[in-house]
Amino acid sequence: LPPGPRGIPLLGVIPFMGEFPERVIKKWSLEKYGPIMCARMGMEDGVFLNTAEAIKMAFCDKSEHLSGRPRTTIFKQVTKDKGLALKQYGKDYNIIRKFVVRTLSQWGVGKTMIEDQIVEEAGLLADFLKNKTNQPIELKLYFYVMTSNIIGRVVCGRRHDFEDEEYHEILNNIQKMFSPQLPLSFWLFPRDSTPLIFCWGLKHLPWFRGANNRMIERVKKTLEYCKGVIEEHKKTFDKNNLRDLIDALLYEQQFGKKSKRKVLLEDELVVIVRDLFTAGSETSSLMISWVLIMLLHHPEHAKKVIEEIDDVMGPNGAPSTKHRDRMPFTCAVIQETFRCKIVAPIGIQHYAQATVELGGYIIPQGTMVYSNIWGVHNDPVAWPNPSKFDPYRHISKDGKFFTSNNIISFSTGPRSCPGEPLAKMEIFLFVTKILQKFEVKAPPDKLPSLVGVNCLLFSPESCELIFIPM
Ligand code: HEM
Repeated sequence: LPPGPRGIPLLGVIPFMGEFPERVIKKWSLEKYGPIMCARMGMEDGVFLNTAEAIKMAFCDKSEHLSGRPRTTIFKQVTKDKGLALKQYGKDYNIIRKFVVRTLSQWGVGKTMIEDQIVEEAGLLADFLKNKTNQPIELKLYFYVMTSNIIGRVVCGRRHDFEDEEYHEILNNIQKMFSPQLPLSFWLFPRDSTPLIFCWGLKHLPWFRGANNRMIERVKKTLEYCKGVIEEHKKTFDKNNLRDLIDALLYEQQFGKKSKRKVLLEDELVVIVRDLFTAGSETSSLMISWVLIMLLHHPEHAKKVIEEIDDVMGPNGAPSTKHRDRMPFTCAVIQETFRCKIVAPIGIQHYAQATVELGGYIIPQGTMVYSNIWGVHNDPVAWPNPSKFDPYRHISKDGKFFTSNNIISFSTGPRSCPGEPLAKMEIFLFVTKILQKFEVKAPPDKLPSLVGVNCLLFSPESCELIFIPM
């Protein structure tokens, strides 16, 4: 096994990890154990990968064996090995993944069609915000409706009004599945075999029982919403006019190849839809919030972004991804925010489906493998003075924006995020539209905090902003 701390009996290192386990692990990795290290999590060992090279070696070169998902109690409750995000790696997974990636691209991810829809949605948000002029607005909620509307349009041809309270309730449910009620370290527990007190054991203690039951209830409600949407689609399904991802899946179920028909069943469909909503809405909306918050803290950078928007898009031009080439500073600000504010600091856990050699160590079958994305983005060798927010890191001497192998917000390998092109497009188009149309300010003495809240996702604390039309 790779080297690493053992912690204390039963609990391992969990009590020493605090609210930001990824930061503690990176510190241990730098000070003592190296890029591939092991830490005792409860009663089992978890392997942590702390540099881009180590993560690529594991998730790309050894992907055949290191692309599984763990069988934790929480994962089983949430997914029952259906859908995409938490499904075990293998033949069935590959069929579902290929279907989702192909269908997303047919419906326009990375292409113009979805871009039009994002621009339309951004316009609707701008109209909505105009009616709220000078009022402080809770930032996260409306961005969340906006990004979930994009997924809604692609998956089921649906959008909801920004103030649709029933829909807020559904989003609230999804959000709370990942809420700070359960600290990140709770999610890191490996498996049921972690004895008695952990996972199943904890579930029987009153506080955890309450939290666990609430989570199951939320999972059920979200699945019911997805089932409802699918049932509606069935009634109006026309094989000659496929409208969205659900229609495409219904088509495959009835007319697809036998191998696909066997896998793309009803209960898979419900969880695929749920996975796309859960994985694809909050992540992007949090990043949009973080970009605006970083700019509020750095008015000198905000000024430059606004100048670029004025020069390239003008006051009324529709934002377009084609503008990205001429807006290097805006792209650099977004990339620097991706580097500094990592919405999925340890990605989603992987699991060794077979014993495998990695960087001179043996990773036994059944080991949890974590990509420390925060650790990569804060590596002092790759990023000198990593805590400094500095967009100029991503701009070459001749003024061009460039990407970096040491930014892996979407992970890497066959299990990496299939929504990367969509997310990048949304963030660029929404941020530029908002800054084109509004001066964004914090209420007096209420500059949003940069500390953030860590659970499965790293989000800004609740905060309000004022949008003043230009
Ligand atoms: C800022 C936005 C986003 C970030 C930072 C992000 C990040 C990630 C990360 C780190 C993973 C785990 C990859 C791994 O296990 O190695 C992941 C998985 C996933 N993401 Fe995203 N994501 C974002 C947006 C989206 C969007 C817009 C969609 C919807 C199309 C999406 C759908 C998914 C799905 C379905 C998975 C599971 C993939 C699998 O297990 O095969 N994500 N994402």
